[in-house]
Amino acid sequence: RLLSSEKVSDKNHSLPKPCWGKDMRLLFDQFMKKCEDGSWIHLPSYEYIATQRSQDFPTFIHASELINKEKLSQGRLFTKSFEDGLGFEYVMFYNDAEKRIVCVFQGGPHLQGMPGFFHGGAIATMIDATVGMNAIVSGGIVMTANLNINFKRPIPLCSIVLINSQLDKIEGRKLLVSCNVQSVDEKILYTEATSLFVKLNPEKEFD
Ligand SMILES: CCCCCC/C=C\CCCCCCCC(=O)SCCNC(=O)CCNC(=O)[C@H](O)C(C)(C)COP(=O)(O)OP(=O)(O)OC[C@H]1O[C@@H](n2cnc3c(N)ncnc32)[C@H](O)[C@@H]1OP(=O)(O)O
Repeated sequence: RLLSSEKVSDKNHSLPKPCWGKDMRLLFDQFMKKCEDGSWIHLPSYEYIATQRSQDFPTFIHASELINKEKLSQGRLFTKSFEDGLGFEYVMFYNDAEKRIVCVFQGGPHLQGMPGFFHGGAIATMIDATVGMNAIVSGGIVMTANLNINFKRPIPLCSIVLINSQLDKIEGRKLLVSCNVQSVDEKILYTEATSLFVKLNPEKEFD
């Protein structure tokens, strides 16, 4: 259902923009070529999550009632809350047969942690977004229950990296997804992560 992707805002951020670097554009073109035979799917991404989708789950309706309606209407996907080129620029491609997602990520200068390098929280965010999307396309509405990250090398600010995520196992409501973050030439392994996502139980409400 998600792959057919109802349009939720006017701007699809997964299409080339002037702020994308040469490697980002090159990788986009390479993956778009792989999409031609249907083995890979280019995933769109929008600033706003379709609130109608939350009607599917009583859990979400209950949670929404806890938040001021006006504030809720201002809700925006965290990774899409920066001006073009300053924060998270990314595009994801999904391979259904292999149950994996490759995310091409270009982080901007506002994601700095240690001078000259990405903030660990920004890396964690992109990992969560990628493994999360892998879990969503496989399991529907899920939440991150656990995310384990090994930061092996610092990632230079403004670099373009590949986030390779793989669905490893589904056990009932639990989905285990792993991933690594590599340089574009695949010579440097920056980060490795494992995660657990749990499909929301429609019978349960948040308290
Ligand atoms: C409306 C949707 C539209 C979608 C559009 C998508 C667009 C963009 C998406 C981008 C992707 C973003 C991804 C980001 C996702 C997040 O960041 S989510 C935010 C952070 N996470 C949370 O806040 C979750 C908080 N936790 C919970 O709400 C609950 O704990 C839970 C829902 C995760 C699980 O609760 P519950 O349903 O009650 O299940 P349980 O009975 O507790 O557990 C079920 C089984 O899982 C095992 N388990 C649970 N947690 C853990 C853990 N931390 N570690 C290990 N195992 C865990 C638990 O033992 C149970 O196992 P068994 O069944 O007993 O084997």
